[in-house]
Amino acid sequence: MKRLDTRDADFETAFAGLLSGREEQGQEVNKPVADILASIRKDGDSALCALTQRFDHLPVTPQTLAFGPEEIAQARAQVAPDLLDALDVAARRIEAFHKAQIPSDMRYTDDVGMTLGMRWIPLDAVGLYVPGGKAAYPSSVLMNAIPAKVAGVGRLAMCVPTPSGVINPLVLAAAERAGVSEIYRVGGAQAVGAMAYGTATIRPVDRIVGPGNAYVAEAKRQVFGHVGIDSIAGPSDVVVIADSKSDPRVIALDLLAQAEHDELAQATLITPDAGFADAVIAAVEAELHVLSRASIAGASWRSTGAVLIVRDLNEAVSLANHLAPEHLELMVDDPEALFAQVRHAGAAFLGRFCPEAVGDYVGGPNHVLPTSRTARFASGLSVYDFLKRTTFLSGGPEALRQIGPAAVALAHAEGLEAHALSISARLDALDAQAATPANG
Ligand SMILES: NC(=O)c1ccc[n+]([C@@H]2O[C@H](COP(=O)([O-])OP(=O)(O)OC[C@H]3O[C@@H](n4cnc5c(N)ncnc54)[C@H](O)[C@@H]3O)[C@@H](O)[C@H]2O)c1
Ligand SMILES: N[C@H](CO)Cc1c[nH]c[nH+]1
Ligand SMILES: [Zn+2]
Repeated sequence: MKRLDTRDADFETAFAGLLSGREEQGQEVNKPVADILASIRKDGDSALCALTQRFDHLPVTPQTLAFGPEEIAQARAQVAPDLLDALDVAARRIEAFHKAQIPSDMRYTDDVGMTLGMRWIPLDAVGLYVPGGKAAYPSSVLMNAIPAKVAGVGRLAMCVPTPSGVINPLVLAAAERAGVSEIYRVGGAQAVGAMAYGTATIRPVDRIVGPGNAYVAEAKRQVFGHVGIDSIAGPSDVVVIADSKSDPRVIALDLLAQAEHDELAQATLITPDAGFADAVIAAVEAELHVLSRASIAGASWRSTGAVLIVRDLNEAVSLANHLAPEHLELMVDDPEALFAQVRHAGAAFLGRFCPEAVGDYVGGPNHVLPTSRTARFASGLSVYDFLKRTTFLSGGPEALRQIGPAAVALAHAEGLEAHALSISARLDALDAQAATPANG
């Protein structure tokens, strides 16, 4: 963990190190991921099964790659009713938020009489990656699948690793609740490769979405272009801006809530109060003695954790904007005022009683969010990830007469004769028609 004060002489250098550290994640996995993708492309199912055996210690054949309907029904039956109720609370809230996102088609007729517009069309088939290496994520099943369903996607194929064959039944229950059509017990870069290129068992999809570790994130980056992807949602990160009125233990737990995801997760506190900073650091250490996932959380906190002591809250937001976090908590008296200055964050959590963990499960907005500073240019998963736009133009002779000549001139300027002729031939025909006396 780095404890930095903006008043220190070497702060700029140390902060620049923090920023670059955040972007460099994944560099060393380029080559292994490229090799995995190449073998899936070449050998399909047999490579997928061999890699699943190697990385997830699961003997699997093409016949057992998919979960069957009985397995899914059995899994649901194993889940306690109160947990199914909780799943339903989450699903309904996620559904409501994403339904509210559905955009409207656009259509208008302009001054030359052309009708112009844009139609939103759902994708045919999407691949949903649900992480499963170090923890099971039923909540991520809902966050991936519900927006796709709401958007109207026809085929939802989901991949989830099942290390040594162990699957959390709630993951399958969540997939069933969300309307996932196919579920495969594979993970990592090989799952991304299978969904992108297709195998004999897994038909290719058009877009792959969902979070995952550095291998999954890199695989998505490498298959991009062949298929679409959402943002890169890799190891989680959080920036908490807190003043000294916050409870240090509560803030420590907010930091650890992200740190416990992954050794590569990044948790940062920014506060104007040095005494409060030290109280939070002490509280983190105390919690690390009792948390069940202390080894992961502790590794994350020690290697990438940071505590930044600033002059005031304005400076805090300015640093947070540089860090462009996946999650930004504003644990201060007037969070709205601070939020007005926020430029880069995947999701913001405003107020002392709105912790990030609520958003992970039951808030409604998506928890699949841009990590590793990609919130500078990317947004969280939404219905827009499952829709594409087709623009349309519809016009008659009058409109062509008015705007056609400009197009002909531009086509000539680009040296594209067929373009020019495709318009001028029509204009000539219109002129000829106009010159012909009308029959009868
Ligand atoms: N941003 C979000 O919305 C969000 C949500 C949930 C989880 N997460 C993040 O997702 C990640 C989940 O990671 P995870 O590891 O638990 O699950 P995961 O499913 O992403 O990764 C597990 C897979 O990684 C592959 N793998 C592991 N070691 C490998 C190696 N040495 N070489 C090649 N492949 C290897 C294996 O194929 C394995 O199946 C965490 O970083 C967590 O922070 C993010
Ligand atoms: N915080 C994660 C996104 O970075 C999502 C998650 C799922 N379960 C718990 N948390
Ligand atoms: Zn979380």
